[in-house]
Amino acid sequence: MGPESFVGADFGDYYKFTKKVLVRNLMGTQAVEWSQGIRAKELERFHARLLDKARKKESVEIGNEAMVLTTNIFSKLLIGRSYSEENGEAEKVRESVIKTIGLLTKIFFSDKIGRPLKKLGISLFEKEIRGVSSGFDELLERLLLEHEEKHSVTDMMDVLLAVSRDENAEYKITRNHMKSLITELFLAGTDTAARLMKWAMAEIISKPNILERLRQEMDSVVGKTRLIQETDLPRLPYLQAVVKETLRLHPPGPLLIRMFQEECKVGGFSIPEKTTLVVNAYAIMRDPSFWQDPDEFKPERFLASSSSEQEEEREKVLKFLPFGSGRRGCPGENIGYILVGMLVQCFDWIISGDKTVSMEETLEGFSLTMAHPLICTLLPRSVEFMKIPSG
Ligand code: HEM
Repeated sequence: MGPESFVGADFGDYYKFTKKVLVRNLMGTQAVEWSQGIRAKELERFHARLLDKARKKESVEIGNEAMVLTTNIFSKLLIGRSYSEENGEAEKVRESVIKTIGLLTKIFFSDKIGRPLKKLGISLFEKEIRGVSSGFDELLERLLLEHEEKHSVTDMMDVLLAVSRDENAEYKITRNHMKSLITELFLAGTDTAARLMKWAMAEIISKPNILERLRQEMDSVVGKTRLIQETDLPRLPYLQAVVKETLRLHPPGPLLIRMFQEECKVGGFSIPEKTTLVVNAYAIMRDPSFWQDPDEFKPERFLASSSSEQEEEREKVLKFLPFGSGRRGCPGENIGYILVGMLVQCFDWIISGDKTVSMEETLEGFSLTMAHPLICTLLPRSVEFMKIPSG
């Protein structure tokens, strides 16, 4: 099998099957305790890391720190490694993932001009694809070999190997499928959640009344002697509303992409088979005909809408689309609350430099990101938190 076959390849039905495997094993009810435990442990380690930086009065860039946390969580879940451990193996995966994101974006945007050139025997990114995928392939191959020698199932790679050996599995997954899924999950989970954390903190830091209300909710529900846990979330509606409002205004994935398998009619327009449709979720979530004061950060709008489940469902389908929708919708939508919650609960964030937070945004490929770094110093809020071990 050639490494060129797993970056940007078309796996057809494999996606439907792996999503099932994924939802069942990474986010399904059986796996909730396991994955919650990993997230809780990584959150503690991350808190200890920030505490150390606070003690040393080091300034931090929130986006970079957020990426360390999400990479650690996903490295542990997917390949059983932490960022800082094992000769920086997880960090190598992350670097390869970032290169892959850039490459996939290029491949998508060049599809239209690339196709005619291909007919003439010119492939725009073939060399680049081979370069990125062979380096990454080597690393993933090594990880797969190591996992094959294990006798216990402790991470997602173990689960995929078990499925690949299962004679009765609905779909036969290959080594390349496994590599592709691990890559996709790194792409899907780390960068998006880190971007969300950065945007949320930018909004919260620059709006003291929102920070105050969040703290009141957090202090009364969680208290000051332990870290926030995922089981606290149902009792933290304002935190949920703040995160949702952040996602409405700053969706990390502002464009949703669908390919029509067959010809069909949408809103009176006839769409030919094989058409690629790009839905501008960003514009929908700022559309004044759906949202009052669409450009303002008003978390309360999500408190009012929770009155009926039916209404919430309608809202999701029609106008709140940070996680897409339907069969290809995001299966990891709950991750943001706990991560933002911890940052708010544990530290005061002092902006460096000119003391103002710039909300200027820029598009990096398909991702919406803050145009400027968000650099702060941290002040721990409660001495009780100092007792949490660094593990
Ligand atoms: C705040 C964080 C996140 C945001 C904003 C986000 C956003 C999105 C969006 C917009 C899509 C495309 C959906 C569509 O086309 O309808 C997507 C797909 C996906 N996301 Fe997320 N995501 C986040 C976190 C995660 C996490 C933590 C995971 C992993 C556990 C994950 C796994 C996936 C996967 C596997 C897909 C592809 C689903 C498919 O094609 O069937 N995402 N995400």
